Amino acid sequence: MLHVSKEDIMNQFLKENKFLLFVTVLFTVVSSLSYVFIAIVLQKILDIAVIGDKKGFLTTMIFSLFYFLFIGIFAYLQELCSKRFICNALRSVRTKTFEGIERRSTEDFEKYQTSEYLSFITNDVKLLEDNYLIPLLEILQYTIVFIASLAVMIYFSLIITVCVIFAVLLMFIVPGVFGGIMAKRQEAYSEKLADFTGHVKDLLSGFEVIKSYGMKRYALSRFEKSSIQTINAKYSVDKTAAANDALSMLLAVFLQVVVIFLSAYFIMTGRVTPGVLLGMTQASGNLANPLLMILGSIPKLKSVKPIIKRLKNLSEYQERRFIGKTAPSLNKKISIDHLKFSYDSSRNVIDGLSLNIEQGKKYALVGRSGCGKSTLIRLITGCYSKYEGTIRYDDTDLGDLDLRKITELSSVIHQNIYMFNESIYHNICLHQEFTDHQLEEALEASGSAGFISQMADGLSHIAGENGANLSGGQKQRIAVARALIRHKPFLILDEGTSAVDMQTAYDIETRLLKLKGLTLVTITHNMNADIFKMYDEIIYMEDGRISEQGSFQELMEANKRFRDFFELKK
Ligand SMILES: Nc1ncnc2c1ncn2[C@@H]1O[C@H](COP(=O)(O)OP(=O)(O)OP(=O)(O)O)[C@@H](O)[C@H]1O
Repeated sequence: MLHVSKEDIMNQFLKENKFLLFVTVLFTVVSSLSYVFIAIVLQKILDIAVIGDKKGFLTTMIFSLFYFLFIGIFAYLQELCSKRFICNALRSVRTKTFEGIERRSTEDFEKYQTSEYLSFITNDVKLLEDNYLIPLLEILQYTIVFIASLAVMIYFSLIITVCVIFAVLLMFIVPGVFGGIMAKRQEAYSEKLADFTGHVKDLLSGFEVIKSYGMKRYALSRFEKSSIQTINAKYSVDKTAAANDALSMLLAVFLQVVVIFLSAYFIMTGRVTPGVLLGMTQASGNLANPLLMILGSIPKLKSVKPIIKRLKNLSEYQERRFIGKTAPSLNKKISIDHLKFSYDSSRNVIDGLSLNIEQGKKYALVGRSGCGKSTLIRLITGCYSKYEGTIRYDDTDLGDLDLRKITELSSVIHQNIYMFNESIYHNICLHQEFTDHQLEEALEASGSAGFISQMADGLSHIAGENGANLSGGQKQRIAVARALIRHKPFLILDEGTSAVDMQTAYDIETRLLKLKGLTLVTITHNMNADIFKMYDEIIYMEDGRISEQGSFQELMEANKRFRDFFELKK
């Protein structure tokens, strides 16, 4: 039988939907019982017909009409409740899984690709419906039908029932044989589905590259390859299910044959009436078919166990680090001491770096591509927890801080800005309330006001999927406005002006550099002496360390590594 830990998401859901569960079970019981008792009605009709009782025949006919109406109504009510129950369960599992995914820390989020998350929320939840929820309700229904049919058969003839039970026992070997195999194959299928979603997402996202570089054949062959692998994995599950169903069906037919021959023999010996044969055949069908369904469903329940486990892990995710209660402050400085970090333990991307970022000062962080600038920023903002050395906000260690509060203190503007497929207004405000004055200020300071006023629909202009309706520069200016409107004291531009022209970059950075009290770190590849001169300090990074630090003038006069880098890049 299925063993699922008590805390799993399905059990939680069952607790939350007790009433609906009760009503579903109630209608299932009434509907199943009424269905089983058709056997007695059939037995009565045949026996009345055999003895030629016309009055009895008429009464039974009228009773049967009402009886069948009753069966129909309850079958409908049962279906209705079951469907509601499944819908509620799917909604609950989806929401809890999504909430869990949203709770993940950046480093844990990066363990899966977005396409895999997509697959968990869509494909896995569908598998849960088909292989757990529907079979679970079927098992409930068919167990009642099975027990009631057994009772009806005992009522007809104890001796035939005892013989039938031996045949029934044979049928129990089926789930044991197929359950384990199906579980493994179902998990493999789920993994292939996630892979397939990943390939499709990648190919659709790369639509423009595929078009302009004539990669249609490659795209089609990659799609086909993954599609075939997914279909093969599905077929592998289906093959086991087919063997399971065929063996169960064979045993069910054997069961009915046993019933018919035994009943016929007892009619000959005068122990039962012909009506009993009819009733017995009907009842044993209600015994065999439900058992068939139950035996077919148990392997399905087992097969979905790894998927339930994964959804449970996703939905119950709890951050293990950065769960301190202290809110960070930035009144003095962020101090970094002997920081070491590696993504894959093969090489330290940050290699013993020490740095002080003082409140209110403006820093330009420069260095060759891949020297670790973005990684450093991600470490400072609490994206990764597995580092050596210390990072302190004023006097508090990053590990003792409440991570959510760090995001309240700082904004990072990345090179690749994400735009929601909503209006520019919502992409700036992100569904928070700001006054018109705050909005205007942010639009001006970011240089967005100009291009927005030229758009026919202004702030209502829809950004498109990931900002497809906007230029790179427009997206960056919106991202700057998004950060500035929140007046956070610590702003990081991770190549946040790389998509705008020199003049606009100059304008945006000049505005930011003038903001008193704002601590600013700008990662830039833009070697502009006029802009560099406005920064308090240039931090020059090489191979995960800081090799030079000082004002632009100081570093140029020192005539060392930064100067070489600057002259070369210029
Ligand atoms: N998520 C990741 N997993 C594994 N390695 C990574 C990851 N992100 C970055 N790296 C590697 O770490 C090194 C530093 O990358 P990082 O992005 O910090 O450099 P950078 O100085 O910001 O580069 P650029 O100026 O090109 O943006 C690079 O060698 C990069 O390949």
